[in-house]
Amino acid sequence: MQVTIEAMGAAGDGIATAPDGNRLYLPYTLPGEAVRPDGPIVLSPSPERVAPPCPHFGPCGGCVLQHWAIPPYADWKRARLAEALSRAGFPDAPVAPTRVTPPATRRRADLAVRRRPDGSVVLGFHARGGAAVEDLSTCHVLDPALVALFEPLRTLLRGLPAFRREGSAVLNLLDSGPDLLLRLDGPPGVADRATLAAFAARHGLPRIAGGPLKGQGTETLAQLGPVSIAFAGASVAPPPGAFLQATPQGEAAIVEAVLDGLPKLTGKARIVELHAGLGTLSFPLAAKARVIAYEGAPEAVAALDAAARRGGAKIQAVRRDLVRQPLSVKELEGHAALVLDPPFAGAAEQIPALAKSTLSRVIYVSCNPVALARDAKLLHAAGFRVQQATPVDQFLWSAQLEAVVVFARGK
Ligand SMILES: C[S@@+](CC[C@H](N)C(=O)[O-])C[C@H]1O[C@@H](n2cnc3c(N)ncnc32)[C@H](O)[C@@H]1O
Repeated sequence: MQVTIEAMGAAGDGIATAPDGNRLYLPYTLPGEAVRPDGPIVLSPSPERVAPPCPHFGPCGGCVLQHWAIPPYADWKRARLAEALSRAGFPDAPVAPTRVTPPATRRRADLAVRRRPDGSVVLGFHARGGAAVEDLSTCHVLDPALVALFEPLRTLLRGLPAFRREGSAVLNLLDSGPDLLLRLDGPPGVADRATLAAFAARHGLPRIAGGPLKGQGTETLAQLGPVSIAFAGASVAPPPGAFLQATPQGEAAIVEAVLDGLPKLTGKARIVELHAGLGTLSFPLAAKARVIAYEGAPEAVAALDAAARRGGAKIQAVRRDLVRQPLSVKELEGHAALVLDPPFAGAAEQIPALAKSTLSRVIYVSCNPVALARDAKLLHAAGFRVQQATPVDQFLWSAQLEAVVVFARGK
């Protein structure tokens, strides 16, 4: 049987129609290619096909689209944002070209680690759709400073009693150096701590934290110096494993699109920000207006609050679970703009009050086009238009799509 790839699906697979009418989703194929679905085997390669740069492409689930040239790949991401907004009622939304992140810049990695029966260690990303872990020798998306830790981490874990069979190593590349959070299946003892302190000293890690493989909570296991990352010049001390925008370039593109989306602000203007995290957006926003920043994770709020106080930034950081207790219409009133950057699930609980309020500017930072389309539909019904939409490709060669969408209503 031979089929032709008609389009790319949301997970990055080529879509074709089988002779019996069934839809086929075929990985590692491209639009226009004639394909034998078993395999799949590409019979006529697309002119857009390129040689994947990474030897792990295929078995590693981290990337699914390394075989596609960047310009059509970036256009596909842009078209997906346009489609999501069209589904929400904005068929003519102005969608900017995709801001693509360069290779070797990702500063955050959640690596799976496994111990083989012979004691050696597998470290890498999960295989696509499976529990297996691809043992990585290199990675073309991660910052080289993190890739350089792969082999030392394997050696470390091999001799670490707290690591029995499985765990994860969360690496955040901060301004102060790599920050490591080990989630392991055994309790760390005195010997583990001494080993970790020596590792931190040898490889320039100011801090190593630990936590249970399943469940919350972390504890510092070795600390050799302060940890810090700067947002708009403000130095924040992130908790272990904290959320960071995936790349500095992605962060810069998001910040730029958010600031560009602000209305003209008067001297007394106030901005309300939801899902503020460590303050990636709060600090740049605070250079423009007074900011009230809501965030659910207590450690993030504490880090944001401490940095704002230290630097005298005009930010009031408030801990709040915005799913259980979304802001009321009354709380939303009186702000020149609302900026929200929800997790993958979107902001379904918050949108009704937002729609009912008199807010005239909503800047939505999204990491999930499906949730964005659902939330944007309610904003459309409430009289908002899309002033600008910017796709941001922070997860190079993946099917993920981030975006900043500026909604406005009134004059
Ligand atoms: C995509 S991150 C954005 C963080 C920040 N804006 C940034 O750019 O770094 C989403 C944030 O939403 C927070 N969050 C998740 N669920 C939440 C909830 N129910 N209530 C409040 N905040 C929540 C997370 O802790 C995280 O900081």
